[in-house]
Amino acid sequence: MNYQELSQQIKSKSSYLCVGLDSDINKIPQHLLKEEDPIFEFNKQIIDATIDYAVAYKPNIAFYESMGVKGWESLQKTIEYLPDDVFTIADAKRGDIGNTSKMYAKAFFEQMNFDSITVAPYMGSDSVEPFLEFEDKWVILLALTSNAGGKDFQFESLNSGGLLYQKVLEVSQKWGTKENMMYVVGATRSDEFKEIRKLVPNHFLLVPGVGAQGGNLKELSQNGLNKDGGLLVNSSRGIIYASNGQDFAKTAGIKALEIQKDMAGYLDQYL
Ligand SMILES: O=C(O)c1cc(=O)[nH]c(=O)n1[C@@H]1O[C@H](COP(=O)(O)O)[C@@H](O)[C@H]1O
Repeated sequence: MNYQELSQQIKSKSSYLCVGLDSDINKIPQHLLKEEDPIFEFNKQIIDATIDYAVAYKPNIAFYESMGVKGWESLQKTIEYLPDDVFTIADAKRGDIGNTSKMYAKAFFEQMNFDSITVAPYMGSDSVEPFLEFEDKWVILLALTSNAGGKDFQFESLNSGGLLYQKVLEVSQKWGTKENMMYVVGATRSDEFKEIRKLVPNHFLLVPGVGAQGGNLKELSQNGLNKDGGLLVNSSRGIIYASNGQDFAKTAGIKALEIQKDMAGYLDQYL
């Protein structure tokens, strides 16, 4: 999916919600365990219940890798099940020497046909560029993460001026464009959104950390939205585990609708 299509989806669904498929065999409802592929069945029902309110889906690859071959099969079926008009994110946080990054890119863009992949910036330009060589595919580069330990390095003041995460934003803009690169900015960092929008006014931001991590949707929307939308806000546990009974999918749908309604209001105000 390209930039214009994504922006159009946000406008037509009045939503910039990304549903995180962090699907954990130990957390999904018990009654699904009798299914041949419980994780796929769980994802399928979550997708069906939330598809009208979400523009993106983000399976976190760790949850699938942790189950070995069976997990990869559930992931493959999930990506094939998702319709073309939603944006798909492989949350894999990859990045290695160029020769190896190219193989990660093939895995997620060719074998699995994801629209995008999360990538760590730490190894620099030649570790990221192989992902940018695929048409209509995106890199989502970690800029300022939501976790407490994000402060260990990302807020470091540099002798050359500014903070380390700001340098990541500045330098990496030379590697890609707003058409093929987004940035991860944690929802728990809403104080920084104004500063970030000065550095990257036009790039999409993937914003995880509302729901279970307590990020403030209103604040980050006020400071993060731009004329094309410019945000994908992810919630995983807050939606997919809102109930673990027979009604889990319906309850996930209700949670997603609640968030989408708030988003529709912010889009009206700020677009
Ligand atoms: O890249 C990410 O998506 C990510 C970056 C970050 O800074 N913080 C963060 O929570 N994430 C991911 O976003 C999801 C958040 O899940 P919940 O806290 O359950 O909504 C998880 O899959 C995390 O791995």
